[in-house]
Amino acid sequence: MKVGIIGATGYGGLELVRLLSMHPEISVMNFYSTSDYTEDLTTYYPHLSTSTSGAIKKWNKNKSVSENDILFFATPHGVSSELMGEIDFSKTKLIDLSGDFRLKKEETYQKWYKQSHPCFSKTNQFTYGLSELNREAIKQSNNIANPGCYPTATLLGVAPLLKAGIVQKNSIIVDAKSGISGAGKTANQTTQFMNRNENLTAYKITEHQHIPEIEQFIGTIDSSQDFITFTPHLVPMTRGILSTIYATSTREISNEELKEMYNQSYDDSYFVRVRDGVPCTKDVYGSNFCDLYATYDKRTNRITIVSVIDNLVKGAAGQAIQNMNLMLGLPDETGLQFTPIFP
Ligand SMILES: NC(=O)C1=CN([C@@H]2O[C@H](COP(=O)(O)OP(=O)(O)OC[C@H]3O[C@@H](n4cnc5c(N)ncnc54)[C@H](OP(=O)(O)O)[C@@H]3O)[C@@H](O)[C@H]2O)C=CC1
Ligand SMILES: CC(=O)N[C@@H](CCC(=O)OP(=O)(O)O)C(=O)O
Repeated sequence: MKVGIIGATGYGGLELVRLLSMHPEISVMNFYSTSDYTEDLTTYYPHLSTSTSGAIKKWNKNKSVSENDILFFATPHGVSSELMGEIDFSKTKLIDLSGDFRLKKEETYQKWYKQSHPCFSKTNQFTYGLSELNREAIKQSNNIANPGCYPTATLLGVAPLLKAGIVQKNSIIVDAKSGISGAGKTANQTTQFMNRNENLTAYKITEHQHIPEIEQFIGTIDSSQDFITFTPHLVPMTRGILSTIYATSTREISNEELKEMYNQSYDDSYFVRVRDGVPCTKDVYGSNFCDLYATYDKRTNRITIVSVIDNLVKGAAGQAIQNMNLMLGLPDETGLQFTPIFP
């Protein structure tokens, strides 16, 4: 297969290149940029020099579509939809890492992304690429809206409870922490070393663009749920997301029953590991795993779930490749069987 990566010079794009260079079904990778990169990708990113090579090409819609079997857009929201423009979506396999095609209502997109959308009507051709929870639809789809990193960790964490119908209406609270690579490669005051080192910050409280994305998918499992409370935090580490989720239960439940519920939900899911103890971000660092732990507190009648992923792998490039595998009829784990890096 020949794959094109638009935005190959960014963090998500580079992770796609790293992982795809080890994928057994990929013979050619084409790298595209919208800016002034013209040399071989490895000139700018020598860590890739033994895995791949190839000059960075200017994105050119017709040519770039014709020279690839699949296109990955690792570009910011607003840019993905702009570049896709007039592509014939039904004939082109596309996987978009941005938030442009995840939300089903245009007014919701405009409200949370604070911008208009050049081709919102195309959104209905896209399938939400949460691999474990939307597998059959992804297999049938040509166009995938890859989920955000926080939604991936959060939705995999709460889905078994919602499926079992034991979450009290609107009781979900999500307290999530991310490494700085989640903000992309462009340096700014927020991401600079002095502001991040020895520092922990909550941000976009009540305003984060992943709130409607999480609520939208929760609504497809349990339509009685209208909203969640979600607060993201920046942690001084490079990769990783840890999402701690609280939900009030509709009944008393033992931890054994909870564990069984999670095991059954993810029985066929290679990348979701239901754990006996509390996971940490280094348990999944550099891998496509999502590790989950759930426990019930009789005193408060609440369930606490801890979910960890690597934001650049299961939260972005890894899940995008998992979705490519599903689209191609391959097992989920093809080319993605990495042991996490520890310590
Ligand atoms: N980082 C993460 O953990 C996650 C990221 N995502 C999403 O994946 C996409 C890529 O993110 P990420 O790789 O982190 O971002 P980066 O900022 O690191 O890279 C984005 C790339 O897009 C290209 N680009 C084209 N137009 C623009 C523009 N106007 N402004 C900035 N970059 C532009 C750039 O390449 P060039 O200049 O060569 O064209 C750049 O290298 C985003 O939509 C992001 O929201 C999703 C989940 C997790
Ligand atoms: C740490 C950090 O800044 N993270 C990003 C989310 C990255 C991601 O998943 O992006 P999209 O859903 O926008 O594609 C943020 O909070 O906006």
